[in-house]
Amino acid sequence: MLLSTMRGIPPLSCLYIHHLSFCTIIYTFAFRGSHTFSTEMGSFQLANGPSPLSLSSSFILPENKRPYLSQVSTVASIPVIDLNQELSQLIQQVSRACEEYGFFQIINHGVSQELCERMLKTISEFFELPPQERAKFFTTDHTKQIKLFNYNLKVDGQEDKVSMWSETFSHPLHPLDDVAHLLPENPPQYREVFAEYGMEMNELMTKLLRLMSQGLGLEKDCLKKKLGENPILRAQSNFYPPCPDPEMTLGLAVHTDLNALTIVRQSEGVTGLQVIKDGKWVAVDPIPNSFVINLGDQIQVLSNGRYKSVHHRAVTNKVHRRISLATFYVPGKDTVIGPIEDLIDEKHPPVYRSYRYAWFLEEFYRQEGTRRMVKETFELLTS
Ligand SMILES: O=C(O)CCC(=O)C(=O)O
Ligand SMILES: [Fe+2]
Repeated sequence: MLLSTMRGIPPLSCLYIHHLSFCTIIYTFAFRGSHTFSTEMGSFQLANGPSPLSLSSSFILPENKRPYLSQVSTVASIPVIDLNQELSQLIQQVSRACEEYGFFQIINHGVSQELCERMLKTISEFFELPPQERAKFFTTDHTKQIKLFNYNLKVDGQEDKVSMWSETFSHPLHPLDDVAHLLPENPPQYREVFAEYGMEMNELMTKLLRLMSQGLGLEKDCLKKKLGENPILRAQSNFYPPCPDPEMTLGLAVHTDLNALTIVRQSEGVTGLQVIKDGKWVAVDPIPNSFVINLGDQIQVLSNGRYKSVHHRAVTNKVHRRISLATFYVPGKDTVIGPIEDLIDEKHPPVYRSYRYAWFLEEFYRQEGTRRMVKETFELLTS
């Protein structure tokens, strides 16, 4: 995870005491301008502050990293798959989307629309909490279970990283038992909504992993088994405020998801997510009551490169704020990941070497701030 760097010394500060797991942490809160918030653990950039966020130089990307929105394809789109259809046809559509796009949207997925709306509203209320309440969760320590942070990007020839135009909140989603008491108490429905949403996501993940296994010609529980005994689901809420000039910055930098599988719910009516298809950026338009599904790096490795974990980014909007919730399927740290044997033969030699998921994570954090090439470091050289 990439965190914004401290910018400048705050002129004013006040003390705030927070009780967390038996230890008392003293945060020094300090305002510099209306959006930089400093704590003893570093400072972060509020996406939603007392006044609109201004496009200071800390957000401006060098020319070669800007989004060039006029070049984004307006004709292409990612597949939309109806989950409520005949099974063999469904498997075929999912498999094709995984091979050709690494991304698709699903409709008729069986998850309550009312629950999804409640969840997005809860996230929106969380990001509207006073800064000092949100700041309780701010950390620069990526090993923390619950963390509020800003992504940022290292840029060649520049000492300071460029901040992304967003604020991100991440925590375990399912199972929740061990950490439920550490989740926000405000808004008051937070814990209940996320517990309910987590159970729905767990079912949907299982359904999707089965379809993908079958699409690869494997037994239906194969991918889930290969992803290990103790996976968890994590939730990542992304808040993108309106941006005065969406051409100059990004909400989220270009990346692939490091986990196995991602389910994204995005707020309706505002586009922002874009994916690479045949070297061109394609916008993922929100379809009412749909989820965006994308494959993470672990599925690409397990499928020996047949299913793709594809680069994507989030761009900003001049008028509207945008919210998305990504749910990640995360393997346990000791899970050994490598190409599934049944997918290897003379014509399809293994593309990757096997590794413990913890090693993959180590490499991921080693490449912090860069346009990462993590799975590439586990590629086997072919002669
Ligand atoms: O905001 C979005 O739609 C993209 C989210 C995303 O790519 C992520 O959280 O990894
Ligand atoms: Fe992503």
